[in-house]
Amino acid sequence: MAALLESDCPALELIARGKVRDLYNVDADTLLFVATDRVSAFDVVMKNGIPGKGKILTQLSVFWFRLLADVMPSHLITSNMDEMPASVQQYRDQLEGRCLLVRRLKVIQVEAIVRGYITGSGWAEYKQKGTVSDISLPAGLQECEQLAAPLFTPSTKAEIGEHDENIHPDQVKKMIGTELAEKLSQAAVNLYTKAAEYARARGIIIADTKFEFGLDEHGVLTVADEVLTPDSSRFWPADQYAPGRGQDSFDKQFLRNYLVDSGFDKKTSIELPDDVIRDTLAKYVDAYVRITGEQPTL
Ligand SMILES: CCOC(=O)Cn1cc(-c2ncnc(N)c2C#N)cn1
Repeated sequence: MAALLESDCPALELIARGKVRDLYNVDADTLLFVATDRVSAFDVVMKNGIPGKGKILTQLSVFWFRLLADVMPSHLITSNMDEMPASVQQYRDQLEGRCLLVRRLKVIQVEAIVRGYITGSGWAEYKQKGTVSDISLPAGLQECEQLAAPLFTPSTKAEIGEHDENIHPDQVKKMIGTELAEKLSQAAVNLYTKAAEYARARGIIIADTKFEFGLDEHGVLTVADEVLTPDSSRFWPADQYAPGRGQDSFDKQFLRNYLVDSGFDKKTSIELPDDVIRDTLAKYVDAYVRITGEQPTL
């Protein structure tokens, strides 16, 4: 249960709290990302978590940061507790395997979404206007159809509890300048393309993903946050894929089916039964093993 406590590191200043991850100040140059075992569905965080989820998704992010290091630099310093400062090591028992020491960046306030398939809010906009993020797409696309090429479809970073708003890539140019915007969109597409091809060959479709970027102390564009986890991306089982309908989630379908079957109101957090927790954990392990070829450390 330790991974669900209010603050895992009381001596460190909590500076950001997401649905399932927390971010702490460590010193002038570094921050600590802590992945909890919390799980959310339909934008609601459940009352109990998935024991081990935080460790698995942290290790998956580390795998992708290393695989994609030739595409661009990341903010990752280490996930190895022995390499972390004493202020973090004091929490070794709770945090081992589910925290990342990262470089402090000047974060670019854009959700850098890349879509390989049209689904979710992109499909909703396409049905209404034939566009995604105001980018015109060919007529006649089916739900969940693969796009001709991965598409950079940015959104704003909404306040907690609000929904991100899809914006046209030109809006990003107005926000951060054309040169940086073009570098950022190309970097996002390059990262997604390499990861999606790698995962597809191992039975997982990464339909879309959200990257965050920042500038380091030398002004170098750097990939931040977590990358290419089932929390930041849509993972679909490739062997069940078919365009023209919604796809099962690789990792959350047991959870979603249980919630729908139990009349979930999509507002009130509930307690998950043991079998849903067990089956959901197994899917996170399955995704990790397929992608990395190794068992996660739990
Ligand atoms: C817990 C969820 O909160 C966030 O990820 C949002 N966030 C990220 C930063 C950040 N700030 C400086 N340097 C970084 N490397 C990062 C990163 N990543 C701040 N808020």
